[in-house]
Formats: sequence, structure tokens, C-alpha cells
Amino acid sequence: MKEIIIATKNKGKVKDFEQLFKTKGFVVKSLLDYPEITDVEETGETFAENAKLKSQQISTLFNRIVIADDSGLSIDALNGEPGIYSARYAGEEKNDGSNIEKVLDRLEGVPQDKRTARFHCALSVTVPNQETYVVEGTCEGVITTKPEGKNGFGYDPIFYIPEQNKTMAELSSEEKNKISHRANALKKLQVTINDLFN
Ligand SMILES: O=P(O)(O)OP(=O)(O)OP(=O)(O)OC[C@H]1O[C@@H](n2cnc3c(O)ncnc32)[C@H](O)[C@@H]1O
Ligand SMILES: [Mg+2]
Repeated sequence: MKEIIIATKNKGKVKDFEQLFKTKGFVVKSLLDYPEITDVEETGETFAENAKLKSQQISTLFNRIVIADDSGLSIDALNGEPGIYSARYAGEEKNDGSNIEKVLDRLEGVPQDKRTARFHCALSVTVPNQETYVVEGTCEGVITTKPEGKNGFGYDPIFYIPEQNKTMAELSSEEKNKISHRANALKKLQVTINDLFN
């Protein structure tokens, strides 16, 4: 099995990528396997810029092909917040429950038809000292008035997908990885990854 390094310390993302890459014959390693590596500072202004920062810095460190993911939730009624600040929306501790609570507070009283939102995922793959490829994927949804479902991570429990009639957290991992922003971005990267690893 080929090994691929994902420049993330987010357990929820690692689980998604393990599921996504398992069917493609890859073993996924992440920065959770290298706790000594310090976080890459996300100084970009877009998901794509932050993903590039992460893949380029970690690829140089390992001298290996590295994929990074920068992702988040953009809510129309909040002018696109939390956006690139999704992880730390409620504070530096990056607590999913507190982030959800802050979103629901900010959307208090906003009617159902005005709670549209989308998940964004930018994936960046860097070949050491060579090129970096960036792709993006989104998934449209509606923010619920209370969390529903135990699967997934982050904002999944409040992200309702009308076509599925479920929140992202009510989907199984397999179902999520068919329709998510991460899966939609990875589909655009598949040919490049096959070329790079064969
Ligand atoms: O930078 P890394 O180490 O990858 O970890 P991170 O959690 O800081 O990653 P981001 O900066 O990309 O922030 C992503 C945040 O967006 C949210 N998010 C991203 N993908 C999600 C998903 O599939 N379901 C729910 N929330 C998601 C969640 O709050 C994440 O913490
Ligand atoms: Mg981050």
C-alpha cells in the first residue's frame, strides 16, 4: 500500500481521509503521527492560500508529497462567517461544541429560509521543491436550530442537507464521503494523485 501524508492535526479530517483513501490503496499518515511538529501558521486570506501554506511547509520538512486541507463553514446570514476562522470561531481552544453554540446564538431568530450555508474545502498537494496543485470543493446546506446526529465532527451536527433529509452528523462516514466538500474537492485531485504516485 502506498503511504500519503496529510498535513493536518484534525482527528475528524484524518478519519474522513482514511475512509476516502482506503478504497484507493493508500495508507494515510497525518501530523497526529508526528506530534513534535508545530502547527503551520495560517496567515492566508483564503482556504486555498492556507492549504498551500500547510502543504508546502510540511512537504519541505518531510521531502515527500504532502496533501493539506483548509476548510470551513460559510453562513450567508453571517456574511460568510466563520469562513477561514471556523476552527477558532469561539476561541483558541478550537472546541466544536462552543463553535456550534456561537453559530446558533448568532442565528437566533433567523428564519429557516435565511439559514443557507456551505462547507468549503481547499486541498493542496505539493511535490517537494516542485509544483503545488490546489482544488476546491463545496457542499450546500442549511443551519439547523439545534444539533442533530453523533457522527462526523466540527459543525456537522448543525449542517442540514435537504437532498439527504439529514444533518451531516446523521450521515454515515460512507454517505458523508460521497457528498461532502472534502469528497468533492478530492474528486478533482484524483487524476493528479494517480499520476504523482504511479
Ligand atoms: O489546520 P488543520 O490541522 O487541518 O486543522 P484545523 O481544524 O485547524 O483545520 P482548518 O483550519 O481547516 O479549520 C477547519 C474547521 O472547519 C470546520 N470543518 C471543516 N471540515 C468540516 C467537516 O467536514 N465537518 C464539520 N466541520 C468541518 C471544523 O470546525 C474545523 O475545525
Ligand atoms: Mg487550521
